[in-house]
Amino acid sequence: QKLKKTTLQRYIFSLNNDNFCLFLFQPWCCQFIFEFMSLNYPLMMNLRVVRRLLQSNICRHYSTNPPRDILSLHERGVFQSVFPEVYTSDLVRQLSQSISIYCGFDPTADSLHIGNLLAIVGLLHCQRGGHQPLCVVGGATALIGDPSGKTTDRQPMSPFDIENNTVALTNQLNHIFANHEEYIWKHQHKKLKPVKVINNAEWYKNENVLDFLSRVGRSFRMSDMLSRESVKSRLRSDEGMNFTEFTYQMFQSYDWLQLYQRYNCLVQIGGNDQLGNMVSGYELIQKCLGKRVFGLTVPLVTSTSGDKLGKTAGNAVWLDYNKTYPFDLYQYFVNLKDTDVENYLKLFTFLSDEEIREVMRAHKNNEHQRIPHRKLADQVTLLVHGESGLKEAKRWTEALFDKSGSSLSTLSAKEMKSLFSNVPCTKMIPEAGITLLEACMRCQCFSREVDANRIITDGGVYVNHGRVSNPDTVLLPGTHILANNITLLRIGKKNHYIIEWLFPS
Ligand SMILES: Nc1ncnc2c1ncn2[C@@H]1O[C@H](COP(=O)(O)OP(=O)(O)OP(=O)(O)O)[C@@H](O)[C@H]1O
Ligand SMILES: N[C@@H](Cc1ccc(O)cc1)C(=O)O
Repeated sequence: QKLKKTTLQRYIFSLNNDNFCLFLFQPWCCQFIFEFMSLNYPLMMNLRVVRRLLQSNICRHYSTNPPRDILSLHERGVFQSVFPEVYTSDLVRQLSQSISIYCGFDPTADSLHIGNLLAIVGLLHCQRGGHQPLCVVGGATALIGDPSGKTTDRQPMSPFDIENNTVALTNQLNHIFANHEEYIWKHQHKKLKPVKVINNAEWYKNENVLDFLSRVGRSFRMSDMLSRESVKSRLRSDEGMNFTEFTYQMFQSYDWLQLYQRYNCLVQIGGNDQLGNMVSGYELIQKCLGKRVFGLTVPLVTSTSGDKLGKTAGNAVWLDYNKTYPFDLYQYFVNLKDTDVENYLKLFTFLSDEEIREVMRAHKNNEHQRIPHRKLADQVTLLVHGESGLKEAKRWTEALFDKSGSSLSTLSAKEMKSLFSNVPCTKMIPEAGITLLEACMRCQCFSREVDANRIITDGGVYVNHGRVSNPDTVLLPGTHILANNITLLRIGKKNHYIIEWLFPS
């Protein structure tokens, strides 16, 4: 009744078992309905109809016609809190149009890690919802050092390192957004708003310190700054806090002010540890422009021991190819505890709730196949390293676990050495008639020949995953020496050795 009749198409659907009629509206009307739904208005549908609608064509149509209600991702656990919470309905209203949303990353290392990835996924959800994603790489703020979550002063970084790290992070962020668009979003015809990666040094490089303090510093009250948890906890500690880090919140706040003025950026996303900095930014923008902005936090990803996954804790799983190979990233997720996998699927992938329920059901019937774990590993590896990275991760996985050993020869010698990067590698000139026993002794798999003889005979030695129990077996190209000129020896369950055969070229 609230909609103009002229906007209705001529179809009327009556749904089974419900005393409701559902009209197929023009796309903009669908948007209208969804806005109502996100505001929790009952509108003219009961929940069963809404649920059906969500699975129907209308919803599919709507999902390609953003803006979408990204706050519903709270139920999935992607967003943990909204600041200021009392104005959530204002935020809902703002999100019904396309707005700019940002997240910042300080280049304090030459790579992002999977803790950061959750904030990036949050931003990608916003992009999918039709909003403009902005990534700030903190070329300036890395010089100051964010005290949030740190118990001691940060080591100052050289401008040279920050510059290099800024380039690396910028490339990584662009790649992840490109991978998402190409490999994950691909089927949904709508073009996404391209991400903008901005270095915050841009607005500080010509700034004069006296001018900055006189213009911006006055808007910060000492009592507010001292009330931030990042400051309070440090002031309580023996170590205390240096003045430079104390001012960090001022710089992050000023970034937001700049982004507000340049891009009308109304929302900042960050890990839960960023809430204090977001509150400072909110207050600065209120004071300077009289406008209301919003902070959205993602939960902190922790290790099994409960520490925040990241650089500081030294337990980072990196997104850079050379720091954590796609294979290792893939394996990290494949080996996740059963109790974590459903939650991680919700946090790190864009699979629908129904798809997640489906893989979890499949897992119940067939636990050792690790179906949800592999689905999760696939999706994250695809996002971070694209299709080629995922293919490589799967090839390496097969090479490692395929008992026939044939997959090992699909790897190049370089890949083989990377896969077994902590494994001793011995280079050998091939000699006609060299036996398994001799090869084992040259690789120093055993210190005494009698032990080697006994363990091989007892079946404890494997060549390219296959058991060989005769010490006098002659190692032959094609059979024991792979096409990549490598032989993989395994003693017992875990001890690997690589032989790289140096054939004359
Ligand atoms: N484990 C994590 N879980 C969720 N978000 C995280 C995690 N680690 C970092 N983030 C978020 O990623 C964004 C960028 O963080 P940043 O680049 O400073 O990484 P960091 O690992 O927190 O660094 P550091 O360990 O040096 O403090 C922030 O919003 C931060 O809250
Ligand atoms: N302070 C954030 C990074 C950041 C940098 C600049 C910003 O404007 C926003 C966020 C962190 O250390 O995690």
